[in-house]
Amino acid sequence: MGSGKSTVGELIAQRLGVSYRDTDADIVAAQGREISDIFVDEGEPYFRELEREAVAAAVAGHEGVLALGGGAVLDEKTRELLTGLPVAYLSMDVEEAVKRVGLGAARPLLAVNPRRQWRELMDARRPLYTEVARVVVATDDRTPEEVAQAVLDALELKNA
Ligand SMILES: Nc1ncnc2c1ncn2[C@@H]1O[C@H](COP(=O)(O)OP(=O)(O)OP(=O)(O)O)[C@@H](O)[C@H]1O
Ligand SMILES: O=C(O)C1=C[C@@H](O)[C@@H](O)[C@H](O)C1
Ligand SMILES: [Mg+2]
Repeated sequence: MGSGKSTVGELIAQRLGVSYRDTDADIVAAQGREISDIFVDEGEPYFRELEREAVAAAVAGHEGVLALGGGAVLDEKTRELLTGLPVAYLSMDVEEAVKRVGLGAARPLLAVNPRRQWRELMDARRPLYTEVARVVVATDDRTPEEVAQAVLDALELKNA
């Protein structure tokens, strides 16, 4: 959540000379409303179902860099789908998260007591991120360009 998937994903796609896609953006485009509105109007399980379908469609139909939503790995089928793919987990600590996104109310899962919520979410999710990831890249105190290069290095991919 705010670790730089979109920013870094676009940089990596540019460097590799491939296209970039983001399942959050796919869902917003298909639904014609913001993710926070989908959470409020329909609830999280409904959003997760949309997300599972969006990830499956993108994994099947896109060959470039794909950014997933921060909670996509909660779905077991999604985790299976990611097995064997060059997945990078961009990590950051809570202080970096505060600096980056302010943990504001636009993030529906962090609306109340955001620091604690963030820590609890990450404690629950970290094992899932590391399970699906081929590489883990810490983003704290690194520029997006440095993170992009670290991902390329870790995955042993070369600039175009
Ligand atoms: N390495 C970095 N250093 C400093 N700021 C960064 C870095 N990477 C991203 N940011 C900033 O942090 C914010 C969140 O980045 P971004 O939207 O790319 O994250 P995300 O992981 O795609 O978030 P989301 O979970 O909402 O999809 C943006 O304002 C972005 O400019
Ligand atoms: O971490 C999460 O659960 C989320 C992250 C965002 O990418 C969005 O997919 C949505 O706000 C939920
Ligand atoms: Mg994003």
